[in-house]
Amino acid sequence: MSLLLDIDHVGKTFLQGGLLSRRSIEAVKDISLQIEVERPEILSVVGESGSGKSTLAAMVLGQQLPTRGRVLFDGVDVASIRSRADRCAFMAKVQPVLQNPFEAFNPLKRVDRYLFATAANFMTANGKPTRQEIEARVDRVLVEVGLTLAEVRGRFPHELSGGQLQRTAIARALIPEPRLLVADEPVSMVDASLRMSIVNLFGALRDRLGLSIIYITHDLATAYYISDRIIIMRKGEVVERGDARTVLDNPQHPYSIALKNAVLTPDFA
Ligand SMILES: Nc1ncnc2c1ncn2[C@@H]1O[C@H](COP(=O)(O)OP(=O)(O)OP(=O)(O)O)[C@@H](O)[C@H]1O
Repeated sequence: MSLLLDIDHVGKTFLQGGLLSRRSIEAVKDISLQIEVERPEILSVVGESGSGKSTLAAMVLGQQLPTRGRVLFDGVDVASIRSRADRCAFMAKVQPVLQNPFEAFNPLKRVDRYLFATAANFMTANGKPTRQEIEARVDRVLVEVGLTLAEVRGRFPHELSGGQLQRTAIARALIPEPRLLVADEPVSMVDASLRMSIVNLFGALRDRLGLSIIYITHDLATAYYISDRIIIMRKGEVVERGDARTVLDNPQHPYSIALKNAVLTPDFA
């Protein structure tokens, strides 16, 4: 068994305040978690605000370094990646999907420019790509997310719906052919009626492209529907983990039970 991601006894402590009022916050405490190369999956991370979900995501993305333990991607300690070239290679393989797609794009810039620029940056394996090759790659990733280049070409962010813009952001993340997406609350800013379609897209990307996705959410309904595995976090710790349906159908930890009881959807009634 080879591991795509190996989160090995990871912890993160932040120091806050000035000299006289310094206090430390253990945002993440000793979490271990693995994703296998051979088994692409959607792993949901749920928990109340402040439970450490985003800090865990930031460590997987290499944006924060753990204060304890290690995050290994494809066997390499993310903290050891230093050179610009290694950093770019890592970022190609582990791509973030942000909460608010409107923050991912400058409102004054046409969205296709981002896609073309990203493709030009990453399609360098066989020398400088031609315009046609770039457009073909951009069209391919847009089709992968249910759009086409013709629909997106020349549009500014405000000329697309929130759902279309989030799909475009996901398409952009697919350009470097990543193996892991880290999606932090990716549907919370999307219209409720479109949430399921984005979540379904994650399932399709897992199945078609063999992508693994870490799906951070407050939304137990979509997590129940799409995840293979789930971890429930509270105060920096994993209080429950396992197969998503098993955990959510029959939660064992009092916090997981409370979390489920707080969701008034027919799925969980
Ligand atoms: N850069 C930072 N400096 C200091 N404290 C931080 C920093 N980032 C996060 N924290 C603290 O770490 C704890 C966990 O925060 P984190 O954002 O990871 O939680 P979360 O579960 O993602 O919350 P939310 O769902 O609201 O995004 C919180 O107490 C937060 O205030």
